[in-house]
Amino acid sequence: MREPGSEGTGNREKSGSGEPGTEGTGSKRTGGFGGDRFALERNPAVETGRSYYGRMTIPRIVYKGHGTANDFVLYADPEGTLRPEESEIQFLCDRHRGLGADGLLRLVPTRLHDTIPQLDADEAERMIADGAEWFMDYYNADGSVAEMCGNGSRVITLFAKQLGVWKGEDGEKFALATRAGVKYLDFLGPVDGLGKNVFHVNMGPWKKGDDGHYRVSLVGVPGNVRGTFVDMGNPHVVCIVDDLVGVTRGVDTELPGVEALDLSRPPVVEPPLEHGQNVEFVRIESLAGVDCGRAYMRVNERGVGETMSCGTGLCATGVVLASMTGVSEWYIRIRGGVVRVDVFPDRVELTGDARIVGRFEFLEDDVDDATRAVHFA
Ligand SMILES: N[C@@H](CCC[C@H](N)C(=O)O)C(=O)O
Repeated sequence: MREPGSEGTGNREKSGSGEPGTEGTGSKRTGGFGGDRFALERNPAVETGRSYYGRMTIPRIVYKGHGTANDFVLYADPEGTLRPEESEIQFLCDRHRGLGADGLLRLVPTRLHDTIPQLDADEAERMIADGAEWFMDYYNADGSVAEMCGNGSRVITLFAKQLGVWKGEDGEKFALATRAGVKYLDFLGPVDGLGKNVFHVNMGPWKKGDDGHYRVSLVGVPGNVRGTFVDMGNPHVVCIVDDLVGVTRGVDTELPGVEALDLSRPPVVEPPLEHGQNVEFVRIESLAGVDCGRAYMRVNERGVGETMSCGTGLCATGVVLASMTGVSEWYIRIRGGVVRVDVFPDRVELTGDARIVGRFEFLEDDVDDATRAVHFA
């Protein structure tokens, strides 16, 4: 394993919401840590044993990355000793006291499932059997666990590529274990209009609830809009707010346009969903051809707030748009860029950019003070 951003090869060893009434759908082995001892010893982010701080479980060195500006703190934990606590996640993601991010991504071997919250051991073994040796342990900025993160899957795969645990050459796919099953990723490189480190992700099956079953409103804003539930492994309610081309059966809303919405507070969804939800607000902008549509989306994420992008939310939006229009290929603009979503009867595919932007070393005293501030504020 080598440090992200460093050159060199090194020898690598192989190592070993649902909602009632929904409809929808139902490898390769990669290299592991262990062979590249030089990089492993040199990189405190993956130092074995305890973390740098007596009472903390996060590493001293972490990385920052984003997928269309949905940003993450991330680190590798090859020995499963750096499982973050809720207050540590809140600290890392705090944009004022910490590093700042929408969420935390921990890359951990799937076989260490006893260090991974909310992952069933049998499910972990099934994913290993499917070739997914590495698990994306994702947390929202508030410290809550979520089942899946679409943008995070691209960012953590780029990280795995830079660490050298996956080569991504000759069409080799990366099998990434997640709480929502194995996701398979391909590295496409630069793609016009999408970015320079573009990944294609098979996001797997989707389930859609009854059209417009939910009423969604915003605190302090008169009116509401109809929303449709989509399960992408995590829960979404998709609201079509504008239809500039009149391809839908009509948009039932009293809200202002997508750009004017205040998404700083969680939308109110009626009837409420048991585990909460991410809410997407969408404008259909054009149908460039019979097979391709364009839309604009904003999102308020469960456990985070408004984000610049949400991969699972983009897939959920694609599912609703495809169902309303019959068009299955969508370029969807969000505040953080553009992604492509392809909807099939049995799966959704997401194509978009990923970046690792830096390496961050905490100063011990500052980390200690900052987490204490979060603890007792
Ligand atoms: N930003 C993510 C979704 C992260 C999880 C979500 N906030 C939840 O709680 O379900 C994405 O890119 O999919």
